[in-house]
Amino acid sequence: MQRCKICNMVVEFVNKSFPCIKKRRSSSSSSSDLESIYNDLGDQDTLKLDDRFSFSDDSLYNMHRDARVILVTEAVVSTDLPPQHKHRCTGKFRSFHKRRKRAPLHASSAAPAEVDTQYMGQGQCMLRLSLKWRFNAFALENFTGGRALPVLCLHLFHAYGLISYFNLDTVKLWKLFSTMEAGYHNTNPYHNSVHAADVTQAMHCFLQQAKIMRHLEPLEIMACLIGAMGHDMEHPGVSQHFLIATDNYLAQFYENKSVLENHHWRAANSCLIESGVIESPEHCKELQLQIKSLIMATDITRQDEFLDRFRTYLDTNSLDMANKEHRHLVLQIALKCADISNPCRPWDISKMWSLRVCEEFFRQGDCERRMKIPITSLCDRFIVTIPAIQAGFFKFVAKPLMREWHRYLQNDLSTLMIKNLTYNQKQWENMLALELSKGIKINVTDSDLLDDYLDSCSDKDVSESSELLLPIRKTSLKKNKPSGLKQKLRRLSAPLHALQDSLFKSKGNDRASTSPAAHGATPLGSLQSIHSLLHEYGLVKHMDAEEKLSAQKLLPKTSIASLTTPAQASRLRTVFKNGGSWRLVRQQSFPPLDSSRISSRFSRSLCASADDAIYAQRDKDVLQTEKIKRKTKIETKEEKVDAISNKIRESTEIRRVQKKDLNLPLEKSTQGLRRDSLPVGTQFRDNLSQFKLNATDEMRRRKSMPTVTVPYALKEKKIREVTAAIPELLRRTLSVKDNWSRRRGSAPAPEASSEFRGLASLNALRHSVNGGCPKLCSIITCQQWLATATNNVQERTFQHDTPRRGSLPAEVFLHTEPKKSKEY
Ligand SMILES: Nc1ncnc2c1ncn2[C@@H]1O[C@@H]2COP(=O)(O)O[C@H]2[C@H]1O
Ligand SMILES: [Zn+2]
Repeated sequence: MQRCKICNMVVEFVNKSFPCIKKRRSSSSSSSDLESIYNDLGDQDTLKLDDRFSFSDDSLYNMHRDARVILVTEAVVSTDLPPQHKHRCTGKFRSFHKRRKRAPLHASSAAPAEVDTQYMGQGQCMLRLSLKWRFNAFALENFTGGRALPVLCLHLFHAYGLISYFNLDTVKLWKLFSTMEAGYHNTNPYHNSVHAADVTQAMHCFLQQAKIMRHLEPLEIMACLIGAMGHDMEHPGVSQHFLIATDNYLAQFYENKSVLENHHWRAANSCLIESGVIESPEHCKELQLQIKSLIMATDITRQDEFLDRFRTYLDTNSLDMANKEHRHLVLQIALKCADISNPCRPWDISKMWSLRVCEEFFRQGDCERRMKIPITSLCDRFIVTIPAIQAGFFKFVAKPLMREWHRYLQNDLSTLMIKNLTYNQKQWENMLALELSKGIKINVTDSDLLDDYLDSCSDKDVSESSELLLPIRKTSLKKNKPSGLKQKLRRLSAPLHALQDSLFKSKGNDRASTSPAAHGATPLGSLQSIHSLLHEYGLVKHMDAEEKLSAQKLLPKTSIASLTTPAQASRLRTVFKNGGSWRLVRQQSFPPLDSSRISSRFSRSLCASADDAIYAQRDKDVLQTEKIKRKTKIETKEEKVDAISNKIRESTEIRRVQKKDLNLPLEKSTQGLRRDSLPVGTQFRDNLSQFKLNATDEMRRRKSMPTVTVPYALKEKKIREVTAAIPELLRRTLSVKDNWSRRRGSAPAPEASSEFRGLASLNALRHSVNGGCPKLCSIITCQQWLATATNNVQERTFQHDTPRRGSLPAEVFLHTEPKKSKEY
């Protein structure tokens, strides 16, 4: 395959400058090796492209042109520089990902990736593979130096012709992608920017299907790509259930409905507006609407609702792609499929995702345990096993959706997806069966993945598969280990984020200490945990199990929210919903509360809701004043900055006076404090303080204020009523569906609570459930599975006071299959 000019230049440059790199790389993969490997993959998963959007070398070349525009604009380097300046470029020719502000997700800074980040050949090669279903987002992340998401998106935007069609400014576009990428917490094992890249690529594959592509308008394509990119922005790494249980301000703000999705949409939308990439107001409005609707559809708890609608169209054969509404439903379903497409990827890639999502669940469980709140059943690493979670998720959530998607697409791609899904499901079920029959817990780690891989294809080139995502460490982890390839790969068995966090921590790096992951994690309840592995290698100090959780420790690494300066906030505040009284402001979504905060729910609620509620309750006068202020633009930047700092000073003064008047404790001066050490929301509130000069408003939003204002008291009460009713509602729903019969056996054990038995039916609990008969249990829908699986074990135990027995025969877990459905 022909290389474009830039690739040639880079290759030549690298070969000349770093012959050693070339040599080193030749043992693993050079660009052309990699290319040929992937070209040899066969057509089975090659997607049919519409001529309009066929991806050629030209498009790659053009993409480089776009990238070059960025480089030039950012004054990094220009290949068009006159010869006398060329020497400056030597060794400095950087691809745009060199400008990154964040570390790659899957590479430790202590042991940088083998792949030289100055070398774009492999990254380009990976981009070509973005057409293939066997796409590996981890590998792209690695090859692009941790910039998989923006690099992929720029590539796709260009390849679809969106840049020229909408006459988009490439620099603004890059800024948009970078900001969105920065909106993902890379401390999350699963909900990070690599997941966003993976979903975007899956969405791209779906869009490419002739059945869909030929009907799409450019705006819809753009909405799909941006929607996929931003669909999990600012994900806190915990579930909605957790946010509700901990009275998080987001849950209150969105009244416990699609809390995360609302937040993702809001974050994505604010990036879109802030970037100013879409200049036409009409396009912008339409795009926003579509993106919102797409992201909202990814709420997994609404899956059955969407599936029913889609199924009805399929059953009646009435889906008309010329109809905009029908088309939009198809795109919503497509994004939903892309979002949970990891079970349909090839086993080695799929398993990586499964491990990561489970690790994220378990970290939430760890957090709940430390906070002494009921542990969500799916998240308790000491009770539930990875194969159990996966078997349940594949069967009750992924398969029903993918089955309908296959019914709709009925082509090579959907056939391949179902084939992979069925295979992967079988793997997890086999592991689960083994666990149940042997009464052991199988430890599934990345090292198993590598072993599997090596056993199955020991003579293949290692560059072909998922270990590409694992940079080879330069630090020697342990002496006296077997040498050779297997040993080389086995060293990579610990997920890198864990290692990274730990390394950061051991170095006293503040960023690590702010990671929820690093502090929420406790050793796996398995034979060999990530932590014990690291421990074994002497890379981590033992983490004190009783280490106290604090909000500060739980703060994620600096996010876009905390980067927001007052000046940026003033730009953000111009975002209105329907031109009305709502404002979109990017803000911190994490951390969850620590136990001390839980005990003082009120103060948190007040503090949390105040920021948000103030928008809804902002009185018209204040809004009007602000509108006028915006109209009378401040002439120069300096004046603007001065004005803002004056306002901040004024408002601080007012706060002090008010507090004095009310005999409230005065705030400690935050001067000189690190930004991220401020209490949650402080920064955000400070950023906004400039808008709240009105004394009444100001009083409302003080975190230490008692609930004196009527609107808050009412809102508070309502929210608490709703929240209090949730467990009861769940219990009722579940008990209605409860069709279990009495337990077998002779011991007069009390009957297990219905929820408990529901959970047992998922094969989730081991050796501890009393009562229940497997025969009649069948969890059929995604919703039921989720409802059961996300219920709280402790809560139920307390409520029903059900003694647990450890002697239940294993077959209690083998529930009857729901009606056998057609396998693909
Ligand atoms: N392999 C998996 N196993 C269990 N849960 C999953 C898996 N893949 C996706 N999910 C869940 O499905 C959800 C889909 O939406 P999110 O990406 O927000 O979060 C995802 C996870 O909570
Ligand atoms: Zn997602």
